[in-house]
Amino acid sequence: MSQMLRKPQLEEEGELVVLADYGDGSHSSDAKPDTRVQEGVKPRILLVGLRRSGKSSIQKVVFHKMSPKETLFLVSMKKICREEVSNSSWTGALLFVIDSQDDYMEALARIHLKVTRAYKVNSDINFKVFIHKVDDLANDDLADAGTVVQELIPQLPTLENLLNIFISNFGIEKLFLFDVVSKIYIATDSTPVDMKTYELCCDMMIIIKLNNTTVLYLKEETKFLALVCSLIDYNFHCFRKAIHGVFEVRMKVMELRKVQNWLQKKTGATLNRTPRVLL
Ligand SMILES: Nc1nc2c(ncn2[C@@H]2O[C@H](COP(=O)(O)OP(=O)(O)OP(=O)(O)O)[C@@H](O)[C@H]2O)c(=O)[nH]1
Repeated sequence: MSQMLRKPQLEEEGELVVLADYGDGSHSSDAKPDTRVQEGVKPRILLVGLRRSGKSSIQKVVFHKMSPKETLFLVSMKKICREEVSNSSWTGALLFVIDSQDDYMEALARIHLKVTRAYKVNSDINFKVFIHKVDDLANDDLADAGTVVQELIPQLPTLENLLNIFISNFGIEKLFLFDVVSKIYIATDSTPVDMKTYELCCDMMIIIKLNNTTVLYLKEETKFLALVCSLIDYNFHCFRKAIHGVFEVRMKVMELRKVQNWLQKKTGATLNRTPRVLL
């Protein structure tokens, strides 16, 4: 049973709940999750920061494809998206946003308070601090957001394994698994990530399907030059199937847990062995 904690004053602090999307292509939302699957599968991130620190900007750029330049014109949220700390035991990460152009002492005091409270409720929660408004670092923000989301994905080791197998078999230098909408990479192989390669991959714009077996990758090199290469789609097809498999298992496990919880509530008994369910 989680403990009830008093909420700080609205004027002092804003909070924004973000469901980090990956895998199913749908958009994120700052509202409460409306389906059981969303609740269980999507990592839930609570964005916290002082007024005007940049919470909405990060959410819009990372999860709603807004251009970083447009965030300069965002208006302050009238209605604050509130989330009692006592209900946040299922929040995966608490992400603090600090405005680099503002006095950070007040923000640090707030972080201290929040960490103490949240840790009491959920000791497994991940804490991250983003320094915002360091202009021209939009891609860094994306890469950093990627690492936050990755830490919340239980299938990460399996995905990394798949990527490692793929690059070693096909002599590929670096491989990222991207969320297409946000351009966050949710997994990569175990070779070190270098920002230039990441940015290059983000710029990979067009993939044209020629026929059932070949796809054409087009990469704009300069204003006038483009790198084009043709690849056998079959290998990617197998790889894609394996990745889908990883996420499907997770969905089924979540459904199974819901059924178990429901049964426990209904019968008042604890199941002392796992029911035999085909995954
Ligand atoms: N220099 C700079 N300013 C930014 C950037 N992003 C946002 N801003 C400015 O910061 C203001 C606040 O950004 P928001 O994202 O709305 O901040 P917030 O924390 O969601 O604000 P509240 O809703 O009031 O809590 C914006 O209106 C912009 O003027 C950025 O990348 N660089």
